[in-house]
Amino acid sequence: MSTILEVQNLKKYFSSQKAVDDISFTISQGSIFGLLGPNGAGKTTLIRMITGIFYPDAGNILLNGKKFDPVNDVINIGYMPEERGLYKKMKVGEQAMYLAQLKGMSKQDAFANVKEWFEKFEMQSWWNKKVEDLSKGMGQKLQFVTTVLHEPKLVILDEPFSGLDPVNSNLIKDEIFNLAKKGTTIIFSTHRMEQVEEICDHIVLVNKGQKILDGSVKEIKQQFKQHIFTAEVDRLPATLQHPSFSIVKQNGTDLTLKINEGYQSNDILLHFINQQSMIVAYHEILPSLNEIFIRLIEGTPTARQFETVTA
Ligand SMILES: Nc1ncnc2c1ncn2[C@@H]1O[C@H](COP(=O)(O)OP(=O)(O)OP(=O)(O)O)[C@@H](O)[C@H]1O
Repeated sequence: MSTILEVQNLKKYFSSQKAVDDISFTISQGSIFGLLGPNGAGKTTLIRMITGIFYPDAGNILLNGKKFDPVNDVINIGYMPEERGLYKKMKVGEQAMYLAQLKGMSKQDAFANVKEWFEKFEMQSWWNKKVEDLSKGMGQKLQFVTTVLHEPKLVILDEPFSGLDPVNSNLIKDEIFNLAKKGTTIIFSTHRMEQVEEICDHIVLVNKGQKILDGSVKEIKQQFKQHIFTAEVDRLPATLQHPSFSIVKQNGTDLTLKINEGYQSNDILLHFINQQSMIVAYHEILPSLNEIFIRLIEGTPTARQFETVTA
């Protein structure tokens, strides 16, 4: 896969606050890339540099291998900020038409695309409503549509699901997958780790302005796995003592086991089989991104904030 965006040693300081402190990463074309981190980590500042709103203090941004040009390249980018970026007094239809044309579409193409998206999202009846009369979730849907209307190659979504109910979250999620399938690259920024697990191919985790993880969700989970398995058996073996494992938790015939050093998962299975215990289910438990994040920053106030969220 070719690289669409390359961020090299980016820095942005606000007086002594190191909002982004020497961050580098690359994003493949057509991928769904997760930019993750707690509140204040530096995600918005990074995005503002990628969208040309802030100039970096140091470092480079390459779009399709060329130095990012904030004036001309902005047409290739669709940015949905976390805060509402719409004109409150304008009518919904007018607003969508205006923004599509501002991003270089002809009136005719803009109308065709607005119509298609409004039908897809069941928004036709909103055309003459004022933006200020929309609910938070309706505004969020409109904002998503106006971000993707002009068919940008790179779509940047900052907390796109905030304020959406499960049905509308799924609607947007499906469209994110559809856009990626058609070759659009998506940057998805959030502090909600669980949302990323099912959506993103690749993630970068930032904390206090620095990158602390970079890789595919699968690779990262493998890297941090703790060799924990769950086993469900029809009958417990005569002895649960075996050098290959330790019991982490037991609830009747449902067991959580940790493989001991020097052993493999099959050694546990063999013990159960030798003891005439029928195995009903057996699978590995991989850590969630939230757990990995907490492990990486253990003991800090940020870790405690995330422990509360997961509790
Ligand atoms: N314009 C600014 N002036 C001064 N400090 C700023 C400015 N913008 C951001 N910061 C600081 O830079 C740090 C990173 O902020 P940023 O908004 O990038 O975080 P974030 O990861 O997007 O957080 P959140 O999830 O809360 O939106 C914070 O400490 C913030 O206070």
